[in-house]
Amino acid sequence: MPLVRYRKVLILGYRAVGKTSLAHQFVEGKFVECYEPTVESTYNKMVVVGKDEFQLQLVDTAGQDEYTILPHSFIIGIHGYVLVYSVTSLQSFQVVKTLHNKLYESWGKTRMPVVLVGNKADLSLQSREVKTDEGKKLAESWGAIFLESSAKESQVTQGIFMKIIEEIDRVDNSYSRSTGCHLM
Ligand SMILES: Nc1nc2c(ncn2[C@@H]2O[C@H](COP(=O)(O)OP(=O)(O)OP(=O)(O)O)[C@@H](O)[C@H]2O)c(=O)[nH]1
Repeated sequence: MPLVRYRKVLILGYRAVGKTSLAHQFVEGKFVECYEPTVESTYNKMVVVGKDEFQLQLVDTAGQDEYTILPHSFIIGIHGYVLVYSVTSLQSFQVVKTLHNKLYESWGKTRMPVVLVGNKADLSLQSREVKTDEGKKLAESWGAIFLESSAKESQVTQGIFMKIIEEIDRVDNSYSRSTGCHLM
Protein backbone atom coordinates (compact mmCIF):
# COMPACT_ATOMS: atom_id res chain seq x y z
CA MET A 1 0.00 0.00 0.00
CA PRO A 2 1.42 3.47 -0.84
CA LEU A 3 2.43 5.65 2.08
CA VAL A 4 0.06 8.59 2.66
CA ARG A 5 1.85 11.65 3.91
CA TYR A 6 0.25 14.49 5.82
CA ARG A 7 0.85 18.13 4.87
CA LYS A 8 -0.56 21.20 6.56
CA VAL A 9 -0.54 24.37 4.46
CA LEU A 10 -1.63 27.87 5.41
CA ILE A 11 -3.13 30.35 2.92
CA LEU A 12 -2.30 33.91 3.90
CA GLY A 13 -2.77 37.37 2.43
CA TYR A 14 -4.63 40.67 2.63
CA ARG A 15 -8.43 40.83 2.75
CA ALA A 16 -10.45 39.92 -0.34
CA VAL A 17 -7.50 38.79 -2.47
CA GLY A 18 -9.22 35.45 -3.15
CA LYS A 19 -7.85 33.06 -0.50
CA THR A 20 -11.21 31.41 0.13
CA SER A 21 -12.05 31.35 -3.57
CA LEU A 22 -8.80 29.53 -4.35
CA ALA A 23 -9.32 27.00 -1.55
CA HIS A 24 -12.93 26.50 -2.61
CA GLN A 25 -12.03 26.07 -6.27
CA PHE A 26 -9.35 23.55 -5.32
CA VAL A 27 -11.51 21.48 -2.97
CA GLU A 28 -15.01 21.86 -4.47
CA GLY A 29 -14.16 22.68 -8.10
CA LYS A 30 -16.38 25.80 -8.05
CA PHE A 31 -15.97 29.58 -8.11
CA VAL A 32 -18.14 31.63 -5.78
CA GLU A 33 -18.83 35.28 -6.74
CA CYS A 34 -20.09 36.48 -3.36
CA TYR A 35 -17.72 37.86 -0.74
CA GLU A 36 -17.96 36.92 2.91
CA PRO A 37 -14.94 37.67 5.10
CA THR A 38 -13.43 34.45 6.48
CA VAL A 39 -12.79 33.84 10.17
CA GLU A 40 -10.80 30.63 9.60
CA SER A 41 -11.70 27.48 7.69
CA THR A 42 -9.94 24.17 7.28
CA TYR A 43 -10.25 21.97 4.22
CA ASN A 44 -8.99 18.41 3.78
CA LYS A 45 -8.22 16.79 0.48
CA MET A 46 -6.34 13.73 -0.72
CA VAL A 47 -3.89 14.76 -3.42
CA VAL A 48 -1.77 12.62 -5.71
CA VAL A 49 1.53 14.12 -6.87
CA GLY A 50 3.48 11.79 -9.13
CA LYS A 51 3.44 8.40 -7.39
CA ASP A 52 2.84 9.85 -3.94
CA GLU A 53 -0.38 10.38 -2.06
CA PHE A 54 -0.82 13.27 0.36
CA GLN A 55 -3.45 14.12 2.94
CA LEU A 56 -3.49 17.87 2.50
CA GLN A 57 -4.93 20.04 5.24
CA LEU A 58 -5.49 23.57 4.01
CA VAL A 59 -6.08 26.37 6.47
CA ASP A 60 -7.80 29.41 4.96
CA THR A 61 -7.06 32.29 7.31
CA ALA A 62 -8.87 35.58 7.99
CA GLY A 63 -7.28 38.36 5.87
CA GLN A 64 -4.21 39.99 7.42
CA ASP A 65 -2.71 43.45 7.09
CA GLU A 66 0.64 45.07 7.92
CA TYR A 67 -0.23 45.24 11.61
CA THR A 68 -1.44 41.68 12.15
CA ILE A 69 0.45 39.81 14.84
CA LEU A 70 0.88 36.27 13.59
CA PRO A 71 -0.04 33.62 16.18
CA HIS A 72 2.24 30.62 16.95
CA SER A 73 -0.32 28.40 15.25
CA PHE A 74 0.79 30.00 11.95
CA ILE A 75 4.25 28.45 12.44
CA ILE A 76 3.98 25.35 14.60
CA GLY A 77 3.02 22.23 12.67
CA ILE A 78 2.85 24.09 9.35
CA HIS A 79 4.72 22.57 6.41
CA GLY A 80 4.32 25.38 3.89
CA TYR A 81 2.59 28.61 2.86
CA VAL A 82 0.56 29.89 -0.04
CA LEU A 83 0.93 33.68 0.12
CA VAL A 84 -1.70 35.43 -1.97
CA TYR A 85 -1.98 38.99 -3.26
CA SER A 86 -4.28 40.38 -5.92
CA VAL A 87 -2.69 41.72 -9.11
CA THR A 88 -5.33 44.48 -8.89
CA SER A 89 -4.12 45.71 -5.47
CA LEU A 90 -0.72 47.19 -4.77
CA GLN A 91 -1.57 47.27 -1.09
CA SER A 92 -2.08 43.51 -1.03
CA PHE A 93 1.38 43.13 -2.60
CA GLN A 94 2.92 45.24 0.17
CA VAL A 95 1.09 43.19 2.79
CA VAL A 96 2.38 39.91 1.39
CA LYS A 97 5.98 41.22 1.73
CA THR A 98 5.38 42.11 5.38
CA LEU A 99 3.77 38.72 6.04
CA HIS A 100 6.71 36.87 4.52
CA ASN A 101 9.17 38.83 6.66
CA LYS A 102 7.21 38.09 9.83
CA LEU A 103 6.88 34.38 9.02
CA TYR A 104 10.53 34.09 8.10
CA GLU A 105 11.63 35.68 11.41
CA SER A 106 9.72 33.00 13.33
CA TRP A 107 10.39 30.05 11.01
CA GLY A 108 13.80 29.26 12.48
CA LYS A 109 15.04 27.14 9.60
CA THR A 110 16.79 28.53 6.60
CA ARG A 111 14.38 27.47 3.89
CA MET A 112 10.65 28.10 4.12
CA PRO A 113 8.42 26.43 1.51
CA VAL A 114 6.36 29.20 -0.12
CA VAL A 115 4.29 29.61 -3.24
CA LEU A 116 3.61 33.28 -4.01
CA VAL A 117 0.35 33.75 -5.90
CA GLY A 118 -0.77 36.84 -7.84
CA ASN A 119 -4.51 36.17 -7.98
CA LYS A 120 -7.32 37.81 -10.01
CA ALA A 121 -5.17 37.68 -13.14
CA ASP A 122 -8.42 37.56 -15.17
CA LEU A 123 -8.88 41.25 -14.22
CA SER A 124 -5.39 42.24 -15.31
CA LEU A 125 -6.41 44.09 -18.50
CA GLN A 126 -8.87 46.39 -16.73
CA SER A 127 -7.25 47.00 -13.37
CA ARG A 128 -3.76 45.59 -12.89
CA GLU A 129 -1.66 47.36 -10.23
CA VAL A 130 1.15 44.78 -9.84
CA LYS A 131 3.18 43.71 -12.87
CA THR A 132 3.92 40.02 -13.41
CA ASP A 133 7.62 40.81 -13.28
CA GLU A 134 7.35 42.38 -9.84
CA GLY A 135 5.75 39.22 -8.48
CA LYS A 136 8.35 37.06 -10.17
CA LYS A 137 11.24 39.11 -8.75
CA LEU A 138 9.81 39.07 -5.24
CA ALA A 139 9.41 35.27 -5.32
CA GLU A 140 12.97 34.92 -6.68
CA SER A 141 14.31 37.03 -3.82
CA TRP A 142 12.63 34.61 -1.39
CA GLY A 143 13.68 31.48 -3.29
CA ALA A 144 9.96 30.74 -3.68
CA ILE A 145 7.72 29.56 -6.50
CA PHE A 146 5.65 32.21 -8.32
CA LEU A 147 2.33 31.81 -10.11
CA GLU A 148 -0.38 34.14 -11.35
CA SER A 149 -3.87 32.71 -11.08
CA SER A 150 -7.56 33.23 -11.33
CA ALA A 151 -9.76 31.42 -8.84
CA LYS A 152 -12.22 31.10 -11.74
CA GLU A 153 -9.85 28.66 -13.44
CA SER A 154 -9.70 25.17 -12.07
CA GLN A 155 -6.42 23.97 -13.59
CA VAL A 156 -4.35 26.98 -12.59
CA THR A 157 -5.74 26.74 -9.07
CA GLN A 158 -4.94 23.02 -8.84
CA GLY A 159 -1.39 23.91 -9.91
CA ILE A 160 -0.91 26.17 -6.88
CA PHE A 161 -1.55 23.38 -4.39
CA MET A 162 0.43 20.79 -6.34
CA LYS A 163 3.36 23.22 -6.34
CA ILE A 164 3.31 23.80 -2.60
CA ILE A 165 3.34 20.04 -1.98
CA GLU A 166 6.28 19.64 -4.36
CA GLU A 167 8.05 22.62 -2.80
CA ILE A 168 7.69 21.20 0.72
CA ASP A 169 9.36 17.98 -0.46
CA ARG A 170 12.07 19.86 -2.32
CA VAL A 171 12.93 21.96 0.74
CA ASP A 172 12.86 18.88 3.03
CA ASN A 173 15.18 16.98 0.71
CA SER A 174 17.67 19.81 0.28
CA TYR A 175 17.63 20.40 4.03
CA SER A 176 18.35 16.75 4.86
CA ARG A 177 21.12 16.70 2.19
CA SER A 178 22.80 19.80 3.59
CA THR A 179 22.58 18.65 7.22
CA GLY A 180 23.20 14.98 6.54
CA CYS A 181 19.94 14.19 8.40
CA HIS A 182 17.32 11.81 7.11
CA LEU A 183 13.70 12.69 7.77
CA MET A 184 11.81 9.61 8.90
N1 LIG B 1 -12.45 38.21 -10.90
C1 LIG B 1 -12.01 37.50 -9.87
N2 LIG B 1 -12.60 37.63 -8.67
C2 LIG B 1 -12.12 36.89 -7.65
C3 LIG B 1 -11.03 36.01 -7.79
N3 LIG B 1 -10.78 35.43 -6.60
C4 LIG B 1 -11.70 35.93 -5.76
N4 LIG B 1 -12.51 36.82 -6.37
C5 LIG B 1 -13.61 37.58 -5.77
O1 LIG B 1 -13.04 38.44 -4.78
C6 LIG B 1 -13.88 38.53 -3.63
C7 LIG B 1 -13.10 38.13 -2.40
O2 LIG B 1 -12.75 36.74 -2.51
P1 LIG B 1 -12.46 35.82 -1.23
O3 LIG B 1 -12.06 34.51 -1.76
O4 LIG B 1 -13.58 35.86 -0.29
O5 LIG B 1 -11.22 36.60 -0.61
P2 LIG B 1 -10.43 36.29 0.74
O6 LIG B 1 -9.01 36.62 0.49
O7 LIG B 1 -10.73 34.91 1.23
O8 LIG B 1 -11.07 37.36 1.72
P3 LIG B 1 -10.97 37.46 3.35
O9 LIG B 1 -11.79 36.35 3.92
O10 LIG B 1 -11.50 38.81 3.67
O11 LIG B 1 -9.54 37.36 3.72
C8 LIG B 1 -15.09 37.63 -3.92
O12 LIG B 1 -16.15 38.43 -4.41
C9 LIG B 1 -14.60 36.69 -5.01
O13 LIG B 1 -15.64 36.23 -5.85
C10 LIG B 1 -10.41 35.90 -9.08
O14 LIG B 1 -9.43 35.19 -9.32
N5 LIG B 1 -10.94 36.68 -10.08
